[in-house]
Amino acid sequence: MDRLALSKSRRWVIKLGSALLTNDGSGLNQAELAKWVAQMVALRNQGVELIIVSSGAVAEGMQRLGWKTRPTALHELQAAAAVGQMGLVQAYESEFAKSGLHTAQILMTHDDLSNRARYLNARSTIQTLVEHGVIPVINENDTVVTDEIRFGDNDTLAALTANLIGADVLVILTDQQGLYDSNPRENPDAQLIKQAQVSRKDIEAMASPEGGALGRGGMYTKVMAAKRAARSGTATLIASGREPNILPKLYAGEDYGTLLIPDLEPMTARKQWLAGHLQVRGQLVLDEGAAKVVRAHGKSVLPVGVTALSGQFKRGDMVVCVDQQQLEVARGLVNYDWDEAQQILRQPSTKIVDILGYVDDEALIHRDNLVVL
Ligand SMILES: Nc1ncnc2c1ncn2[C@@H]1O[C@H](COP(=O)(O)OP(=O)(O)O)[C@@H](O)[C@H]1O
Ligand SMILES: N[C@@H](CCC(=O)OP(=O)(O)O)C(=O)O
Repeated sequence: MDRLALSKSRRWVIKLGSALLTNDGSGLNQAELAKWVAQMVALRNQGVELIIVSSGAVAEGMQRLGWKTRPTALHELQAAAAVGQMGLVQAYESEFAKSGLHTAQILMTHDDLSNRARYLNARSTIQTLVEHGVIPVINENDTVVTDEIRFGDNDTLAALTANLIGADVLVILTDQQGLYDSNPRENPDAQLIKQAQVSRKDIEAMASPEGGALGRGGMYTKVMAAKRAARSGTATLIASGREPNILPKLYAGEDYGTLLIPDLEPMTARKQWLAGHLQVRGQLVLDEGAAKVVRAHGKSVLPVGVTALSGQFKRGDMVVCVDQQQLEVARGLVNYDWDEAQQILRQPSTKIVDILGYVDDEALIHRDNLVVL
């Protein structure tokens, strides 16, 4: 990935931090937010699929509640987040509505993304929203988690989201031009790193965990997020949201911010990530036709091509697909529990709804969640 390739990328996760959205604490800056939304609409008009990860709930909640300093008690932080989240989603919804676009609120925790079934649920919801032209606006579910709010880690959530939906690019907009070789708040001579391979060891040491008054995690969590995003082949751009028209500039390949380049191509990275990620919980036996198209073209595994199964797997578990000779063809994340899968074996996908009373996906394993050997 180089800067010129950015204008060919299709799926972007854009993360906006508290420091930026709230001008270091003075409540949501709606006028600025309107500008980022306008930029995002411009990207969308060029065919980019957008997923927003937005912080700012605590800061906006503090403003609404008239609190001058960030509380230290967790329940107060959580209360502020709950109040502020209303303002946050209202702001995005009303700004995108000016361009005739809908937004959707998604509140997630890191746990949701390590739980296999919830991972698939989150993934298919976000995919469906994107297919319908809706812009998902994701934040942490601060009511039910405490670690994230304490350590302030929407950078990690953004990276997990990039992994989840296989984003080409993760843009982290913050209040600095990008990653400097030391914290520019402390060192006026700090130099901007324009581009680096994400695996470079020294970039972690450059990034300090000290953020601004409201941002949490500083640059360190951003660099770690870039490393995490790279596992699914996603490139990360860390750039200043204060730079006018920054998103279209980045899309055009202009030289702003820091580009952190993944070491692997997206497909290879994603497959490695899937393969190395999970324990195998069961087996699907494919008929000859299914084994052939899965092997040759990496097609989804449909129930009609599966003759038998074993293992008491659950939706979201990793299962192995073998051919009639018991040779492994592929492995992937299964969309149905084993007892449901048992009922739909050999059946056309159109019958799933009659047999199970609902349909989750027409495939037992979607090709995006499949690693062919
Ligand atoms: N090497 C570095 N380069 C740039 N910024 C750094 C660096 N190390 C620490 N920082 C700090 O990280 C801050 C951005 O992180 P943070 O305040 O958490 O923002 P956000 O709310 O956008 O996540 C910057 O304002 C800066 O003070
Ligand atoms: N989820 C919370 C806190 C997240 C947070 O502070 O993250 P960040 O600004 O990205 O460092 C919020 O919306 O205020």
